[in-house]
Amino acid sequence: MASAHARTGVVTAEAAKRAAPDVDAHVHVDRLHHVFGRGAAARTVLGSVDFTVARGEHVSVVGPSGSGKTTVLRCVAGLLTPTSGQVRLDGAPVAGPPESLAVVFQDYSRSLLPWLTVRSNVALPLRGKGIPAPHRRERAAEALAAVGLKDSLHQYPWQLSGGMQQRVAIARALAYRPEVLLMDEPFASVDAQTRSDLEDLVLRLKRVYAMTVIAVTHDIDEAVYLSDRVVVLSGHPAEVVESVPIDLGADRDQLTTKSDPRFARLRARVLRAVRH
Ligand SMILES: Nc1ncnc2c1ncn2[C@@H]1O[C@H](COP(=O)(O)OP(=O)(O)OP(=O)(O)O)[C@@H](O)[C@H]1O
Repeated sequence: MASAHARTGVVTAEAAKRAAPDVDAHVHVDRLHHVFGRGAAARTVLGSVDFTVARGEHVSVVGPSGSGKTTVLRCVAGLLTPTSGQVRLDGAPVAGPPESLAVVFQDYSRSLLPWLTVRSNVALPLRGKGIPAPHRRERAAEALAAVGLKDSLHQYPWQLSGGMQQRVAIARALAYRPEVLLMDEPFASVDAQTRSDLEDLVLRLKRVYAMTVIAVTHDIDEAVYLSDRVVVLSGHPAEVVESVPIDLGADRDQLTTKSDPRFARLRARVLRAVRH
């Protein structure tokens, strides 16, 4: 059957975009549609969520509570198969947890093993990569130094503060050397001061490790402060209502950046889109 634009001879910009995959995209979230449950209990959470993330870009996904942000992230991580649509990584469909991807979750206390030292916790996922033990220990120590925990290698997670435990979780992801780092509300369980320290840590690490980052957050200030772009999801069923480029440059700091009038304008724009 001929398509509408073939019949009319007119190719709309939208149709052209859909027909030609974004070759520059590192991650392509392509028309994700997801329904939880069946029959009378079926609930469409994702309508059609579409966005791309370039290599090395930091994109935050924001939206009303329950809009489906974590659901999108789980699809990107290969932990959930969408009802339709797909996620592509470097053009290849994601059909399970990709090796080049690591996730930092909000609940560090549940993701660290209390009976292993900090270094062993960080080194553990590297076993699956077939890296020999001495190299695993070396990589773990290096990642822990990068997050400011070089003196805590031999401690246990329960001997550390919440902020330090979350640094361990970040170090574990870094030691894995992922090409794509996913973060789901990674700083939601820590106090405000620790949160801003961790935000600055992520900014520093972004420069050193040059990863592609997709982060889900409720905190619009944090999304604007950390990101190159903020993707705003609507409420049910979720769609992308706006994709806001954050042109604040690479050098950012809590005081100067957050008091910059451009920061206030971007924050207001994202907030308006969330409340839309
Ligand atoms: N496994 C599941 N089975 C059924 N419904 C689910 C499941 N996981 C999530 N949901 C529902 O899907 C909707 C979106 O959930 P999701 O956690 O993706 O939203 P969110 O935007 O991340 O939420 P929040 O901002 O509150 O963290 C919610 O209504 C939730 O109850």
